[in-house]
Amino acid sequence: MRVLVTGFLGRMGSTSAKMVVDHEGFELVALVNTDLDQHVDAVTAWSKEAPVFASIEEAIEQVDIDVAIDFTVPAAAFANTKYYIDHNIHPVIGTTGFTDEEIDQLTQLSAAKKLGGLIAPNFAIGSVLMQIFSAKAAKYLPDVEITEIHHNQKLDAPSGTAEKTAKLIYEARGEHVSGHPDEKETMPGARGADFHGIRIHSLRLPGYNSHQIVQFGGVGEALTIRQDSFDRSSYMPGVALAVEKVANLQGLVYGLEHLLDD
Ligand SMILES: NC(=O)C1=CN([C@@H]2O[C@H](COP(=O)(O)OP(=O)(O)OC[C@H]3O[C@@H](n4cnc5c(N)ncnc54)[C@H](OP(=O)(O)O)[C@@H]3O)[C@@H](O)[C@H]2O)C=CC1
Ligand SMILES: O=C(O)C1=N[C@H](C(=O)O)C[C@H](O)C1
Repeated sequence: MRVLVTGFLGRMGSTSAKMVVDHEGFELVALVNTDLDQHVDAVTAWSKEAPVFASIEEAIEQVDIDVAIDFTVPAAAFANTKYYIDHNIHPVIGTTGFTDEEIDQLTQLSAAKKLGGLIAPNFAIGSVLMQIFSAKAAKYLPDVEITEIHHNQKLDAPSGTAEKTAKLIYEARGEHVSGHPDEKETMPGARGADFHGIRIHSLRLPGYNSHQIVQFGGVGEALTIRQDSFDRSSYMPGVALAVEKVANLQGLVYGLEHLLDD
């Protein structure tokens, strides 16, 4: 697999590029990041591993690429993914912040070409299991609230993972209001974001990495499902699995669970 990594100077991009270099059967063929001038030392070091480009357009024009791993910023996520698909490169996208409409559009585009692709808001296996278990629990315990904690450099809120978890819970249990039907916030935002009655609370603190707690309340009992990513290495088995399997898909899927065996 000839792999491009976009956002290679970032936290996830640099970890992914190292994984590609170390992984048997993967070849790191191109690296892309904006603002290369700001990071001269890192660019010089990475240039020994693969050619470095300031845009995906330049990379795709000059290098033969099978798969693009993208960890950039929400503002670039849609345009980048569309560009990979338009150029018949299998997208493996970890960047968060897609709207439902954007995912639909990219799904249709890739299906028309039968080009396999993946957008996964979280590549950690434990996180995918947390999402699946939460959807299952919500059928029996419909009162649920999500708290996600991230490092304070994160640009989007709520996290892509919290949004995906809420969607899976909603699909499983339907609409349901938690809390008192007449409750009022005396301070705006006190009850968090509201996705079909599922409250999402986003914490941004130094010292943390990525953590999510899904709390269910029942009659005289509570259930808590929690996942912690202490280190960005937690995402790499999932990213490697995606690079290995993405070409076998017939279109774009949303969520790593689509690549896991039942
Ligand atoms: N799916 C998953 O499992 C995970 C997803 N994420 C998501 O991945 C994304 C990146 O996170 P993280 O690595 O922490 O962020 P960073 O800010 O550390 O890295 C982003 C990198 O992308 C670069 N960049 C920005 N825009 C472009 C562009 N248009 N083309 C190429 N490069 C660009 C940035 O450069 P510069 O600094 O110069 O702007 C930076 O080097 C976020 O959306 C985050 O939510 C994070 C962890 C796990
Ligand atoms: O920005 C991060 O760090 C993370 N972002 C993803 C998200 O928005 O869910 C995945 C993980 O939570 C880490």
